[in-house]
Amino acid sequence: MTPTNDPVISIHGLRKSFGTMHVLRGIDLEVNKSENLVVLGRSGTGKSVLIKILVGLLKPDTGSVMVLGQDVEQLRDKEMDQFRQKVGFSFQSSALYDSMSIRENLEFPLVRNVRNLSRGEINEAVEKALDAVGLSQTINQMPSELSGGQRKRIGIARTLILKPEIMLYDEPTAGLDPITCIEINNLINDVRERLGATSIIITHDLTCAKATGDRVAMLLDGRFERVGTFDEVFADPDERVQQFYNYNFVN
Ligand SMILES: Nc1ncnc2c1ncn2[C@@H]1O[C@H](COP(=O)(O)OP(=O)(O)OP(=O)(O)O)[C@@H](O)[C@H]1O
Repeated sequence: MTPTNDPVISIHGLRKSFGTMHVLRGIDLEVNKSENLVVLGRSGTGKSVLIKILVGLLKPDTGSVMVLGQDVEQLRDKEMDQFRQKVGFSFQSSALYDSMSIRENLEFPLVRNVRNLSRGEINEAVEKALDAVGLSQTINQMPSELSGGQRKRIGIARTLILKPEIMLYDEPTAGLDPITCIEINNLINDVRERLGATSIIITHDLTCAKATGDRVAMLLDGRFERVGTFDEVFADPDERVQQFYNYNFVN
């Protein structure tokens, strides 16, 4: 699926400080429908802060953040609940409930967010989401019985089950072996094909960035100073960009 020229996320002049620490210093960014945008940046540059602002967990100091045509800062309780169903957040830790089976983990967001579903509809949604991540056979297992890569995929399935229009991935390949990383990269691309979803992928992993990103945005000194295709961004001779490349990427 090819991204359209139809921005579903528009950020202008976004600034966020904590006391004297100026984390985001004027972010401008548009992400188009069905686009995979990778956000790169060193630790502590504000990638998670940006994602939290996008989903309304943090408020910007100044600037506008429009997501799916809505001003995130203006959303109130009920609107926020509906908004969060359309914007799926896949946490770095997978955030599965250890005391629940895989089936129960996947049912949880459905039962909480979608009213009046029959048992048959719930079962079908769970089976479809598990099939999408290639883990149908784990349905009756507990999270502790799965590998780190499988837990990540279940975490993604749990986000997918609500059929979000936007997927936010926080370091989806962190701590995984290279083969499992490739599987997760393929899954991120597959989610776009299946749902036509727009994705923001936060990562330090340049193999993941190259495999999934239509565009890459690099956070430097609180701004997206470099935005473009992977090759465009890393063709830049800027020392900070090259340093990021050299320490990360073996190709
Ligand atoms: N609620 C908060 N209160 C105070 N400071 C915060 C808060 N949230 C984030 N920060 C600070 O903002 C900066 C950016 O944090 P953030 O978590 O966004 O970094 P990051 O780019 O996601 O890093 P990493 O790659 O290590 O996850 C850090 O210095 C962090 O300590």
